[in-house]
Amino acid sequence: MPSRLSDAFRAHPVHLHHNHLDFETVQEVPDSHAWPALVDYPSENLHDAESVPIIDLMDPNAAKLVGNACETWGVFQVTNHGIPMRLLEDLESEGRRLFFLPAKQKLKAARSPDGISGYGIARISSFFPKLMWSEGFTIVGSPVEHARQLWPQDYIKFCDVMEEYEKAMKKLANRLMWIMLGSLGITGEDLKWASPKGDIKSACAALQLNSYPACPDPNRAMGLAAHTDSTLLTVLYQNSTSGLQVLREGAGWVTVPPTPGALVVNVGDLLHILSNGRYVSVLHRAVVHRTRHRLSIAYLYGPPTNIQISPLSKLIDPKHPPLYRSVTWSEYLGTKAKHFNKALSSVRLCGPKNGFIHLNDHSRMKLGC
Ligand SMILES: O=C(O)CCC(=O)C(=O)O
Ligand SMILES: [Fe+2]
Repeated sequence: MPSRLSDAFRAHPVHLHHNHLDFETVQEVPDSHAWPALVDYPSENLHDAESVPIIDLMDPNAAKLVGNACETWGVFQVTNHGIPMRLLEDLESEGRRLFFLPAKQKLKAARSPDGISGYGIARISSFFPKLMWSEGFTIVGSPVEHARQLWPQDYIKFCDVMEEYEKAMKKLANRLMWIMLGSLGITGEDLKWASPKGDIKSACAALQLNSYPACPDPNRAMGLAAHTDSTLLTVLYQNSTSGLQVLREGAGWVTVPPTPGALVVNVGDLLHILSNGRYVSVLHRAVVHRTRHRLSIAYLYGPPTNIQISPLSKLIDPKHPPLYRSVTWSEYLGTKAKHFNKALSSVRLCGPKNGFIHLNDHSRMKLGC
C-alpha cells in the first residue's frame, strides 16, 4: 500500500486527453471547451443568513461557529488565521508569474502521464466530455525540479515562497482540523495518528495552483466542474476575482466572495467519513469571468495515506450507526479515480437515515455537464 501521496496518485492514474488551448490568443470558446449553459442550480436572491460564514479565529466562540458551519455548509472563511499578508501577496505574485509564462514554456514543466506534480489540465477532466477553462500546477514534495524547467536561471524565489506557504499551511490545517474535530467532542485520545499538539510529520498534502483565464463567453465555459475534495479539509486562497461557488441545498450555487486576507476552508470527503456524516463534504465548482483572470491556490490536506479512516467511535451509537466502511486515503483516491462524485456513496454502508441529511448524496445530483 503506497505511503506517500505521490505514490498513491501514481497507483491510480487518470487518463487525460491533452489538448492545451492557448488561452492568451483564443477569441471565442471552441467546441472542445463549450459546456451547456450553466443553469443547473440557479442561485435565487439569497438572504444574509444564506451567505458562507466568515469566522474570526480569535473569536472566543470560534470553535462553535466552525462546528456549525461544517454541519450546515461544509465551508467557511477564516480571518485572523495567522498567515502573514506578505506571504499571501508573494504567493499570488509567484502564481501569476507562473501562469503568465508563454504556453510553450509552461509545457516544459508538464505533469508526466502517471505523475501528480507539474503543469497540466485538471485531473477531474477525464470524467467530462468537455474541457475546462483553466490550467493548473500541482506541487507534491519539492517544486524545484519543475520550477527549474520553467525558469532555468530564476526558480529560487518561487520555490522559497511555495515551501514557506506549505509549512505555514500544514500548521494551520492541523489547527483547523482540531477545531473542527473538537466541536464534535473528539480529542487526541480518539485519533491516535493525529496529534492536537501539531504532530505535523504524519500528515500528507498537496498544493494546487489554479489559473482561470478571462473567457469570451463565461456562460458556456466551466472553470472547474462540480466536485468534492478527497481530503480531510482544504484551505483555499483566492485572489480578488470571484468564481468559487458552493452548492447549498435549497439555495442553489452560492458564490464565496473574495474577502481580503481571508482563507476559504472546506470539509473534504475524509472528514465527512470521520464525522460519520455530520460534516458536509461540500460540492463546489469554479466559474470564469469575461474580463478578469482568476487565481486560486488550494492546500489539500489529508492523513498519512495508509491509515484506516472510518467513522469515529464516539460518534456512533444505536441511533447513529456507522455510515461508511473504513478506507485508507490511498484506497479512496483509487475509488475517486474510478467513481468520481459517486465515490462517497460507493463506500457507504447504509442509506441516510436517523436524521442525517442527504447533502452528501451527490450521485443524485446533476452536475452541469
Ligand atoms: O478555484 C477554486 O476556487 C476551486 C479550486 C478547487 O476546488 C480545487 O482545487 O480543488
Ligand atoms: Fe476542490
